[in-house]
Amino acid sequence: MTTSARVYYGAIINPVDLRHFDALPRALIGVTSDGEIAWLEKDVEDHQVQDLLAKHSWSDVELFALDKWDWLMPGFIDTHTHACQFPNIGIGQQYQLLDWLENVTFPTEAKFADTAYAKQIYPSVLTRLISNGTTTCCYYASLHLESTKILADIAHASGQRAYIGKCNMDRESPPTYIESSPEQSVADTEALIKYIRSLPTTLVHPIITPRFAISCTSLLLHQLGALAAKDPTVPIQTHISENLAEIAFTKSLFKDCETYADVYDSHGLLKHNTILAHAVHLEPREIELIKTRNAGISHCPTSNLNLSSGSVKVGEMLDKGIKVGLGTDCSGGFAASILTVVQHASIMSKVVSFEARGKVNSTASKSDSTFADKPLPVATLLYLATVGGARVCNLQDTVGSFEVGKSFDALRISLNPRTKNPGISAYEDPSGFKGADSEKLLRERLEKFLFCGDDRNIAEVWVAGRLIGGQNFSG
Ligand SMILES: Nc1nc2[nH]cnc2c(=O)[nH]1
Ligand SMILES: [Zn+2]
Repeated sequence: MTTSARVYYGAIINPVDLRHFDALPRALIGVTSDGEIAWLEKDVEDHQVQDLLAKHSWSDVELFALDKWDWLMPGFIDTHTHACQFPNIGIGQQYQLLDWLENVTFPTEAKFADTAYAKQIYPSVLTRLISNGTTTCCYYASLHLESTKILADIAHASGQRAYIGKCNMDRESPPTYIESSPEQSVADTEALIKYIRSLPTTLVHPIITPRFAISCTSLLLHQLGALAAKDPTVPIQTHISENLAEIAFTKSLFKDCETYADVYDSHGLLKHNTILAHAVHLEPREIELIKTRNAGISHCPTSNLNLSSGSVKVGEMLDKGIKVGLGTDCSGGFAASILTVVQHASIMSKVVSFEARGKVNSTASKSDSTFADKPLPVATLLYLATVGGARVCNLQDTVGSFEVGKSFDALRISLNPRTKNPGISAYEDPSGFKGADSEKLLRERLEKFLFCGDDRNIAEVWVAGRLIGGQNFSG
């Protein structure tokens, strides 16, 4: 769907790299009717606006001036969540992973055998994620083909950018929630790929989704690897090395593989377009292998804390140049918002740094240019939530930041006191972003939003230039 071309004038936050983001108090951004960013001008005074529109031959285009409390920023990218687990968010947090799957999660997912249940649940999943500012999302669905097609239909109708996979699981699962054979599992996966590709969209894509090594026979993993080799444009998502009992069980099932990462690699499933959720307890040789294969990590700290899985040494991965993004991992994580994940990623990095302080070989004081064993800076958190996620999804040329030629997948954030969140009286600067310290104010407001903001502050959500959600969305 196209809208008319638009120009936005006001403050913009734009991630640059792991250590920097631009805070531009007075930017002018032109978005084509196809939702592509056509041009971006910085430091534009009010009296220059019309001249710049003329320079771009855009004088007739509708101009939207942002409120002094507002800014635009790229939409959030959730690299890992389970649409079929939203009904059990917030339940069973006394468990660790394997018991939690058995007692809480598998029984919930089994209900999606009924397509009426999928039609009841999935629309609210999309609405909730979009209102939290998630413009791109990687979804696990249940193992059921028909219900997963419904999720794809709903994602398509919502306008969100999405990767959708049905789980592959043919062993170590309850009798009521297991696939009958590897052949059936692969046939349903191929049918889903075909179905999603038949939808009239460039935004919704299929993704091969072996649940995790434990729930897949070697034969099934080989067949999924062959499918990925036959059609290399289809990405892969799975879980890796989340919990110590899970790792021990995996090694007992795949005795020929030295490590968890070897299991996926030896079945042709560890590639540049593989998304690996968690990666909590990776061995150094697994980290090297993941780097060599250029697979991406979905860092899910809310889930890792909630299911007592452990702390992730994200800084080490970033130092090695591994692609890292953020994931809500609902319902292992109890929050559907990437903002909560940002907050927990920050806290977790501080815990990692406390622990490192006590160790002789700590890298904490070695160099300012490394991330290992240090709290993640705000710029890094912003990057992980946007560009980092885009890289994990291999969408870095399309989304994640505002650059000419990329898609306008964007949020309008508002800290207007009208939103009633957060208590920001100290920030009620009547000059908005026009005062002398406007860049500093904008940087402070971003930090305030990342740590205290929620969906009340997300006024508008666009994907490919189309307004699809936010507090001001009535559609
Ligand atoms: N967090 C999480 N880990 C898993 N490992 C296998 N399945 C799951 C799941 O549903 N959630
Ligand atoms: Zn998960």
